[in-house]
Amino acid sequence: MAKLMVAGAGSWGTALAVLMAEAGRETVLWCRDKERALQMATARENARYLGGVAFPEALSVTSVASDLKDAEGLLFVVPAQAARGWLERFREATSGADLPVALCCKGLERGSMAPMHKVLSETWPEAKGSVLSGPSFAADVARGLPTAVTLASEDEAQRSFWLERLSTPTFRPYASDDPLGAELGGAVKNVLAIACGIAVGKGFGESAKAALIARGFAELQRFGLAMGAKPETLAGLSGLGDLVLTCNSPQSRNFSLGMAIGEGADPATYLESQKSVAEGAATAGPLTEQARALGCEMPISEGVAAVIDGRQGVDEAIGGLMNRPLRSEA
Ligand SMILES: NC(=O)c1ccc[n+]([C@@H]2O[C@H](COP(=O)([O-])OP(=O)(O)OC[C@H]3O[C@@H](n4cnc5c(N)ncnc54)[C@H](O)[C@@H]3O)[C@@H](O)[C@H]2O)c1
Ligand SMILES: O=P(O)(O)OC[C@H](O)CO
Repeated sequence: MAKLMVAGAGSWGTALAVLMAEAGRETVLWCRDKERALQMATARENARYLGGVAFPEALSVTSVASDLKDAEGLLFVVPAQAARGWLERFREATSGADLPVALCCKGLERGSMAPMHKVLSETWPEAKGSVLSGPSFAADVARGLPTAVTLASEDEAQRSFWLERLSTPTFRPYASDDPLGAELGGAVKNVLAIACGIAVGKGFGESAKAALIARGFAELQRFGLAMGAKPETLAGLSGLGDLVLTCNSPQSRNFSLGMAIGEGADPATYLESQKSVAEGAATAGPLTEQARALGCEMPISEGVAAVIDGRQGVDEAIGGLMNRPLRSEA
């Protein structure tokens, strides 16, 4: 098998690169910063984002985008708001090759409101896009803990390509033909995890969190179906599965952001202080904008967007949710 490139040396890109290399696949981890790439290559670990996880022999590091020319596939793990520019760079570096690209980032683009596979088709139309999503904390995957995810593509050949390469004794991808549904689940759950974190930070208890997960899932389904996703995808690993994981653990950066806000932190100040990305913060705006355009009610996500953008305080947003007109649960 030829080598794979993993683009994006944050915690998830590094965990995926380690997973692939551990399984004996020749893997190159691309980092945008030359200095950091050199540090990782020397230290044989990514101390900044995934400290304590040793790089297997089959893992090399580069900061040169054109090294992608020698790879048979790309796992793209750059944060959603930076995806467009880097996808353009990789297309240029490969002269528009028809390469398999698995999108691993979870977010909607601000401005265009586009999911990542749309951004890929606009920036690199020749690429063969797939989506890798589902409940998976980088630290768990890097430690070899059992994980199951969704690998989605409309193209059977692409599903086979990635299933064959991604599956390891501890990492189990399930195939789906619904990349849109797989992507939307991952993007929306990040926003809902912020709401759950806020509830926990406010000390509201487990009942409130369960209510937010269930009503949040109703929002996720409503939005996904309005966008054209399949119901079974939304109820699967990349939808409900990832929602449950992310809404229940301070290991989640989105949940932790919510907790900090619930405890009184200013969202913008907290976000500036973090080296890691909490995608839900940037996705809340485009998500609710798109939902409004579709006539789709998403009150929890609307509340999160208003708090993140500073249009509402936490108590005002919570009051708004609790005082909505009584309605049927459906
Ligand atoms: N960490 C996880 O457990 C996990 C799991 C599944 C999916 N994801 C998704 O993977 C994506 C990447 O997240 P992560 O957790 O690896 O990141 P991270 O928070 O661990 O690190 C952020 C990374 O983004 C890079 N970055 C920041 N701004 C950038 C820019 N303008 N251009 C290019 N790179 C930039 C940083 O250098 C760093 O490598 C996100 O969409 C996230 O939702 C993460
Ligand atoms: O840390 P978070 O909130 O970005 O969540 C990480 C993964 O998406 C969980 O599946």
